[in-house]
Amino acid sequence: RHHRGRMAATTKPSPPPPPLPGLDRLHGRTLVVDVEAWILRPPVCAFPYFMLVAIEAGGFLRGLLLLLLYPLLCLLGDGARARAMATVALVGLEEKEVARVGRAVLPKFFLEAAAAEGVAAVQAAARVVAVSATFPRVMLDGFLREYVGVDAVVGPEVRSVGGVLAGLVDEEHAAEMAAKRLRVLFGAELEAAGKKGAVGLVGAASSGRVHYLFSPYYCKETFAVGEADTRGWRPLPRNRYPRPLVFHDGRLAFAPTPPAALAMYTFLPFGIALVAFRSIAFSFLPYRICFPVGALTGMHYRLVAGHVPGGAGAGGGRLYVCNHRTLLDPVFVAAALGKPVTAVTYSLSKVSELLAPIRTARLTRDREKDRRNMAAVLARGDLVVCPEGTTCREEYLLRLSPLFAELGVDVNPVALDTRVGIFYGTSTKPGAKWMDPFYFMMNPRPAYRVEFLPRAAASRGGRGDSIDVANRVQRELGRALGFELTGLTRKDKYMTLAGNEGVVPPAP
Ligand SMILES: O=P(O)(O)OC[C@H](O)CO
Repeated sequence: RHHRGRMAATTKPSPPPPPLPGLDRLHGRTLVVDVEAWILRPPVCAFPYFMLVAIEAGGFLRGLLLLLLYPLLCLLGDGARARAMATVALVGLEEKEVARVGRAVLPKFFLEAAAAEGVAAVQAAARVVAVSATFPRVMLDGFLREYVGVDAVVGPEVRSVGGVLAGLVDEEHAAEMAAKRLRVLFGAELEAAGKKGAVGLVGAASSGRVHYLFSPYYCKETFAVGEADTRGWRPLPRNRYPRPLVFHDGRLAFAPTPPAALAMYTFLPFGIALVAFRSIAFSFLPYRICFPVGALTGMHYRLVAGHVPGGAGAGGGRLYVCNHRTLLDPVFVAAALGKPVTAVTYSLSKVSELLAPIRTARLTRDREKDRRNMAAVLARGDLVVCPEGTTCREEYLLRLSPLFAELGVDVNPVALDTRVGIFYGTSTKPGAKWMDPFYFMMNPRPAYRVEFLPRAAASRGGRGDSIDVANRVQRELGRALGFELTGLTRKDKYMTLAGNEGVVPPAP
């Protein structure tokens, strides 16, 4: 049986069309689903994803090459164009770096392009094999398996020689490789499911060349959607992501479609001049001047100063505890206070340490030693601590390490929020961290919002009480920012994005 999509566009605006087929029909079934027709909202433009891999795994020059070749690639048919883009974007890169980009960078962009209807179908089925004709498996695997929950991904395969990607394998060979992998994953179950009737979800446009997994041998029922059927499909809302997107990595904060990528490359030289100017202004001008100067260059800075504490802390400086958005957090807190502060840091690059316009004190991750160091700094002046222990880009708060609550002084929570349009100013790659503040300042209109919250009492002593204080401060920050609280830590972030625990070797 072959069902034609029954979601033809209607002239009435609502209600949204029901998913196809009825979800109850998919319960307990094996699904073979076409990624470009069902999971991503058609029409799918493949260029931004190849561009992201080219830039994030290869660098800006490789991205530029892909962009310059794009007009020529447009002369090719869809399939040949995708293969050519994959070749330009991937060949010569380390396989494990491309896989990291697939896990840490691309899921955000694929999720933003996902169709609520297609993802609901995937979630309803018992077992799902996702098939892509466009994106190499190495690019899709992280997104589909970890964020959508499919069991296996089948797509163009890239040959790897000594860990370096050497080119796409031909389709026949890729099909053999896929069959072998599916056998390892499912044994004979997939074929058995086929006999009972796996369900195939394909695109009507792909009817000319359908992957063998959609053949009647595997799929006894096939549903095909065309453009008219999917016209009313909705983007997947963030609160319905099958797994929340708390962490992601990569420099680009926008989807680099051809015009957007062209705009970015045109802006780059101006961006570099902007960074130089802003860095000099922030390093040498007094706080009360550098912000107006920053504003003239497009920086947006908002201070909600309702609870800025006056005077000095009892017997020393004040303790400011903020959530962590970028490395520049303590600088913006210092600017808001209009006086110097010391920031405790961990995994700060040597370059950032050297250029920091405020004093920094390294954490060693030896609890007792760090507590003593922080107390010593606090005795001399104001101290800024970001107890999440790592930056978070999205609207979530990580668990606060309670060490700050053991210093015996009241806590001044500071809620920070940032916005960037082109570049993210954070990274998990050790070699890239020194560039973080520069990328933040390279945005044409970067924004910081600093809000001082009411003071919280110090811990009365004991580990249990300091954990209570840390949790209370996290709740206050979450309430002020509208961010969701989590129990996630630096280790969780680094395990997700970089495959390590985020521990840095002690500096000499
Ligand atoms: O580089 P991150 O995001 O792990 O953040 C590290 C902090 O800035 C430590 O001070």
